[in-house]
Amino acid sequence: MKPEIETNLEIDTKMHVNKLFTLVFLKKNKSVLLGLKTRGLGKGFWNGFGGKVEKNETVMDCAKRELKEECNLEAKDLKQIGVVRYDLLHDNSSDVVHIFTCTQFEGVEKPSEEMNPIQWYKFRAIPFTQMWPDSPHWYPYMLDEKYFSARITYSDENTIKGSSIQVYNNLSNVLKIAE
Ligand SMILES: Nc1[nH]c(=O)nc2c1ncn2[C@H]1C[C@H](O)[C@@H](COP(=O)(O)OP(=O)(O)OP(=O)(O)O)O1
Repeated sequence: MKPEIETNLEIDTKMHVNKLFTLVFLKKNKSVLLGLKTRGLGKGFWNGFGGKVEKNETVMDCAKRELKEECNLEAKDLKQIGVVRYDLLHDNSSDVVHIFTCTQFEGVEKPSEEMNPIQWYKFRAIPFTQMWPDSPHWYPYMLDEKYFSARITYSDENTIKGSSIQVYNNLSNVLKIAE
């Protein structure tokens, strides 16, 4: 399937991938569960649940672990749907975030030290003004369950210099951007 290109990035930096993260989005009745991050990277922004992939852990294991730690829920049908690669020019490094969705989960949702409060948001009412500036670029694909890869270039912590999004019909091409 031919990828859809949203914007073309002229620069193709070969920056070293510095950190590997996960992000999980639970879905129910056209709503998604988000948490307000209380500390560290992305403090003060609403986001899905996730964190750094630890040594000897798969991205899937990390996704499950962080979900449990941050909102007390156990994922039953995690689906790897996308990858977002951030090229951080100000830091001369790249971060990669593996994106998962999930519709079957068990437990009682609870805020945590890192994500508080947590709240279900209708797909049409996502609080983009209180989120990472890149969120509106790729959330529509995630909400729509499209396999996608996104490459976002930040020239400083708050400024997006360019973005490119590609949509695929399976996961294998998505993962190439994370290599
Ligand atoms: N530009 C960006 N846009 C976005 O939507 N999410 C981002 C992002 N950059 C990083 N993230 C996500 C990835 C990850 O889920 C989270 C940051 O994770 P943390 O640094 O909080 O990791 P940990 O939970 O492992 O940290 P600690 O337990 O505080 O060491 O933010």
